[in-house]
Amino acid sequence: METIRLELTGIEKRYGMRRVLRDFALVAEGGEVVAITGANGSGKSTVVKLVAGLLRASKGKIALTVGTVDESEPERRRQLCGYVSPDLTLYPELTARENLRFFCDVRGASPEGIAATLEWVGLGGREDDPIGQYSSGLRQRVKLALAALFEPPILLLDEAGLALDEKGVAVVESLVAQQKTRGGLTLIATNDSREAALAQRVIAL
Ligand SMILES: Nc1ncnc2c1ncn2[C@@H]1O[C@H](COP(=O)(O)OP(=O)(O)OP(=O)(O)O)[C@@H](O)[C@H]1O
Repeated sequence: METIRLELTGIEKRYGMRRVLRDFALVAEGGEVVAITGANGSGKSTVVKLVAGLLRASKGKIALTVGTVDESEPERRRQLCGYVSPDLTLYPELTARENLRFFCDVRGASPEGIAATLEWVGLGGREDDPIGQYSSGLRQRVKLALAALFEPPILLLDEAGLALDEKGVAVVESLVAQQKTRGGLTLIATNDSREAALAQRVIAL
C-alpha cells in the first residue's frame, strides 16, 4: 500500500453549546494502530466520525495524504475509510451477502471477495438470511466483513468488539493484524482494554 499520513491539528468539536473536543491533535502513519480511549461521552466516536468525513470539525484541520496525493477533502476521506461502528446502519431486510454487494456498488468496489469474506468472519451458512433476523454479534460480524472487504487505507474501529464472542474477537484481532501488515492505518475507539491492547499507542481523551 502507498504511504499514508493522517494529521489532526487543533480540533474542536461543538454540538450546539456542548464542546466535546478541544485542541485535539493526532499524527499517525500507515502501519500504525492507535487506540483512542476515554470515558463514555468523552468524544471517541466523534474523533472517528471526524476522520471518516461524517462530521465537520468546529475548528482545526484534518489532513490526509495517500502516496503523494492530498486526500484531505471529507468526501475523499469517506471513500478511503473502512468504518465499523454502532452508528453504521445496515439494511435489515437484505441478507448479509446483499448488504455487502450493495456497499460494494456504492463504493465502486469489486464484489469478488464477498463469499470468502463472509466465511472468514464466521457467517458461512447464514449469508442468505436477512440480517434483521441476526443476533447482535452476527450483525457485528457483517460490519467486520464490510471493513475487511474494502481493504481501506484507514480502518476505523469504533467499539468493534461489541457483542462478539471469543471467535468474533479473534476476527477483530486478525483484521487489525492484516491492516497493519498491508501498511494501512488503524484507529480503534474503545473502552475495552483487550481492544486497546491491539494498539501500539493509546491516546486518552
Ligand atoms: N449528534 C449529536 N448531537 C449532540 N450531541 C452529541 C451528538 N453526538 C455526540 N454528542 C455528544 O458528544 C459527546 C461525545 O460523544 P461521543 O459519542 O463522541 O463519545 P464517546 O467517547 O464515543 O462515548 P461512548 O463511550 O459512550 O461511546 C457526548 O456528550 C454526546 O452526547
